[in-house]
Amino acid sequence: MIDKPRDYCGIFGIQNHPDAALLSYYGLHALQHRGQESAGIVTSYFDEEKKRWVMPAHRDFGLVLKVFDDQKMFKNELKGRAAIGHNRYSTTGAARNPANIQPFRVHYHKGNIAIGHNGNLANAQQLRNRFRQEGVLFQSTSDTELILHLISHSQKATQIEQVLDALEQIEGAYSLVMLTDDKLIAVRDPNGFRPLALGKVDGSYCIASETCAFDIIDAEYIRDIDPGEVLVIDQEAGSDSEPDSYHLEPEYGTDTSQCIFEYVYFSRPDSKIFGENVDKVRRNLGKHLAKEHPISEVVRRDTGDTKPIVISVPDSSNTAALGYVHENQKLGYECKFEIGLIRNHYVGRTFISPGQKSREQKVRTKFNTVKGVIEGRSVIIVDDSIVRGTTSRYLVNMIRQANPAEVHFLVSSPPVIGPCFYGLDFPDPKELIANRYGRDIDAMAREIGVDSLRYLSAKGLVEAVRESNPSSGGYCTACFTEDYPVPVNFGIGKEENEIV
Ligand SMILES: O=P(O)(O)OC[C@H]1O[C@H](OP(=O)(O)OP(=O)(O)O)[C@H](O)[C@@H]1O
Ligand SMILES: NC(=O)CC[C@H](N)C(=O)O
Ligand code: SF4
Ligand SMILES: [Mg+2]
Repeated sequence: MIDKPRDYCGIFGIQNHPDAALLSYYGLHALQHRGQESAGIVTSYFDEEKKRWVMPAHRDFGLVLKVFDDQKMFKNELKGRAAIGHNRYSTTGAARNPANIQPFRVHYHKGNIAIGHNGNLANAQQLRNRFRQEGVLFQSTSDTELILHLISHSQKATQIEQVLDALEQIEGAYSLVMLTDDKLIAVRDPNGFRPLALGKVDGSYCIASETCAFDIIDAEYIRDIDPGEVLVIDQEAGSDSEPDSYHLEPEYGTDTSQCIFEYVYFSRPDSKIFGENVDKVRRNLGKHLAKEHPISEVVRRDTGDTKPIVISVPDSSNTAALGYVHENQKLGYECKFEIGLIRNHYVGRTFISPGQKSREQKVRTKFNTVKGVIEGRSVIIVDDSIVRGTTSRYLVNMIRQANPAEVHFLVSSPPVIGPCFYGLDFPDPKELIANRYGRDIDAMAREIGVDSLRYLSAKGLVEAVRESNPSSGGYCTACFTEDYPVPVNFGIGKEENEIV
């Protein structure tokens, strides 16, 4: 059982660069927040001694720094001018199964091919059943492997046609980096669920889930990969020619559905995704929160000369809290942004915490209160999301021990009410606090232990995002609204196909 939504995977790719593996390593390091279960890099080059293309890989469980702790491997093992990399948070196929660590690489009749996937295929079960009947022996329990089987089973003549043929048969969410013997291929599904950007470093093209991976290697952001775009970057691209671009049509009746949760919580504020800076959008979420719930309507107690204080839950809600404070000040309501919670940065998002008691320990290990800041004040906590309510309940308990005059909790997104089928591993819907309390906000406030609990409305969320990102793309809001943009034919348990 998981206790909160798991982050998405992070993917990176680079073509025709002398330090392809090393730059992939830096890129993955910047994308660490998107996946912390395992990491891997695959490169491709023509081995003059063996007289054939080879595709070395290095993959293991753990964080990027640990998986690639021996820097010599970038020169000795992961040779070649093209590379792809992946940070995983599992959505289909067990996290503990080493066969599920990406990128996958296989050999088939057109050569070697490797793949890294961020997302989740909505028709994985049907595809798996089809291949099972055809006698395919699966190497992993991941949905991503199915794409490779579709490519190798394709009757099309060229490798690119085979890739396109395979992509036309998959549904759901997929941002992909693929490596063939001599090409890097970047793909974003026709609904554009997950972000994917194109950059350039030293004249070489690179691909990343978020642009923070470009900054770390001093690459220039060129543009996003469009929803439905298949970009084929060969070894000449960038100097003699431009990459070839193909287009996949969305499933009938579906529209662009970029994941709004990326702006709410997942992406780094220093990244640009879906064509706009995350910081700008997140700040605007805080502003809209202030418009819907100005501090004058939140605070109840008179604390004399001392202004109400607004504190964030570091680091993910810092930007939204700042937006909330600035908008209130603009509206003429007195309040102050304060650092009321200190975070220990050595506790990751994945701190394992089975059982209630140790969840409380986890929050205590991660946060501490600055008592002098909180005592006697009206405290407004701004967080980006409440899922199970674990973090908020324990945080409020800790804050109460510092004797505030009152505690209010504001959330810069609506209540999470449904699971995500597009690349994020949510708890069982029954475990979501909004569902446990019949979506009764007052009852949830009592459970969390606050004087009041307020959320940004679903309408306010979409408005805030559209206002700060004027591009025409649509958004998926399904976990907040249960309005699923692409039908999901799942019925597949995450660990259903495991052998042990
Ligand atoms: O209601 P809950 O089930 O507790 O989940 C919600 C919390 O989880 C996330 O933070 P998280 O601690 O996962 O990571 P962060 O440090 O990146 O904010 C989110 O920002 C909320 O604080
Ligand atoms: N979070 C993701 O993007 C997961 C990718 C893929 N479905 C896996 O489970 O490995
Ligand atoms: S259901 Fe939620 S987390 Fe999943 S893609 Fe849609 S908005 Fe994002
Ligand atoms: Mg948080």
